[in-house]
Amino acid sequence: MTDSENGRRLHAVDDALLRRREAISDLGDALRLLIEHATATEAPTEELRRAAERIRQAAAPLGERARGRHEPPSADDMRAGVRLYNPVTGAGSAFAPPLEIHQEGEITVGACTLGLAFEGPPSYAHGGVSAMLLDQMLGYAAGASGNPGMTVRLDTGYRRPVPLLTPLRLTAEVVDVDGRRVTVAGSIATAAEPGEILVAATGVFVGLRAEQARRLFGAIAGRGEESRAG
Ligand SMILES: CCCCCCCCCCCC(=O)SCCNC(=O)CCNC(=O)[C@H](O)C(C)(C)COP(=O)(O)OP(=O)(O)OC[C@H]1O[C@@H](n2cnc3c(N)ncnc32)[C@H](O)[C@@H]1OP(=O)(O)O
Repeated sequence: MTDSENGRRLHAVDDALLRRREAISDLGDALRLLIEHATATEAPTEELRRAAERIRQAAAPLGERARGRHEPPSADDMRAGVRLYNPVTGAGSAFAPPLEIHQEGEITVGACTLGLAFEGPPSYAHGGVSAMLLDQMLGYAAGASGNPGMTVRLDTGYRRPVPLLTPLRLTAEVVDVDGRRVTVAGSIATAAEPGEILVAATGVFVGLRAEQARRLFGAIAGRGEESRAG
């Protein structure tokens, strides 16, 4: 194969991967819409039965070619941190808000709006959902600082309830690195009042030793994700 033929082939692979990722995000959007409507609906009972039947029919072909537990999604890129089905940030995940995270200098910043599907106390977020968002934020901050690890402790203080259907702002920052152990602090506030902390968390993350990474992730280690968690 000539260089230009090889180049065209690589481009075609990239295009196919890009199209697959777009399709996965599109399906994720549709599923999240479905979940939100299914949670909020007061449609007639017969409409619920018809919808359930149509949804089962739509799901069947997706299940025909499914991956197993140790097989990463073909559209993911573990090395680049592309995890399309991450339950917090994944564009393809039916129940990810999804939380969007980026780095601003030393600070990790996240944004999302929680729909009715995340309700705990009426009109507010479930406490476990807040902890899940913060675990992801703190884990991301640890990784972004060059110290990826797994959560060994997550202390969560709930100061005020987190409102649903309200843009949220989350932050996280590494406060201590001690060998394999990284301590990260973070919080949830509304985007409108970022100074008023609703939930605050401190997490401890531990970097894996090589043999631990092999033991836990050995089945996918060949795909280059030995030391990352999440
Ligand atoms: C851009 C990137 C995007 C990347 C974005 C990624 C985001 C991911 C966010 C989600 C992350 C997750 O949910 S991870 C999933 C939830 N977590 C887990 O399932 C972890 C389960 N735990 C384990 O498997 C294990 O604890 C290990 C393998 C992590 C560590 O085992 P170990 O190596 O035997 O640990 P051990 O020697 O006891 O402890 C190591 C050190 O940590 C300390 N340590 C241990 N436990 C604790 C604790 N609860 N609180 C404080 N400190 C502790 C010990 O004192 C010790 O310190 P010293 O004596 O050395 O000083």
